[in-house]
Amino acid sequence: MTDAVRGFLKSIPAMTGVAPDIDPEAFPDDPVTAFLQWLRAAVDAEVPEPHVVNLSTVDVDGVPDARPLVVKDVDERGWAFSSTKSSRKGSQLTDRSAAAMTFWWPAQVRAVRIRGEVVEAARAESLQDLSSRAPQAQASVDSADWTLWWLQPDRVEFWQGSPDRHHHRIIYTRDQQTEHGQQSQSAWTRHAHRTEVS
Ligand SMILES: Cc1cc2nc3c(=O)[nH]c(=O)nc-3n(C[C@H](O)[C@H](O)[C@H](O)COP(=O)(O)O)c2cc1C
Repeated sequence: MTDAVRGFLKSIPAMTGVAPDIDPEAFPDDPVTAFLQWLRAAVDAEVPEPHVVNLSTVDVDGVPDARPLVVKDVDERGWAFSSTKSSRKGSQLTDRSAAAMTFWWPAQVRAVRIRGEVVEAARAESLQDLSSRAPQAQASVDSADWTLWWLQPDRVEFWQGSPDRHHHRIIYTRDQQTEHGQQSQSAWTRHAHRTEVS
């Protein structure tokens, strides 16, 4: 890298937003509720397109790939997104179901990071998603190819930047409980810490 490019990059401000005060102990017990609270706050703070996320996948050789897309639904099943199954992401997900999502909401110095396994939604749900697209967007795809997927989270991290650079990290990890060999309702463990100066 040249000095000029390094200097140019250094001249561009980062983390310029206004970080809201947070109480990590007051976070809800599950990450979906926490996410929906932060999403609502992002919309209220006029963060542009806060439902656009970077989706990372892995190809058959273990090489990562990533692209932005729109999140279509969020509930106790996880985070839903849609595309064509014949796309690169579609074939990567067929080969390797592991994926990650990263949101970045600059106005509030907030990021959310999610990882887990991706499962395909029921056909009816994919078709319902397709029918919600603009007519032109519907016409451009083969309905049999259009697919809704759910990213089922194992780990969700809420990152809140702080002006003193001791940033907050609130991390939810899923407890896998098994009873008599069967997976029961899973619960979440939450822990919070502040980073060293970074
Ligand atoms: C703001 C934004 C939203 C997007 N939303 C979607 C989407 O919901 N679904 C989709 O398939 N591609 C969406 N794209 C295009 C993807 O970024 C990507 O180019 C495309 O899906 C092909 O990715 P792939 O080759 O990895 O499969 C969006 C792009 C941008 C910039």
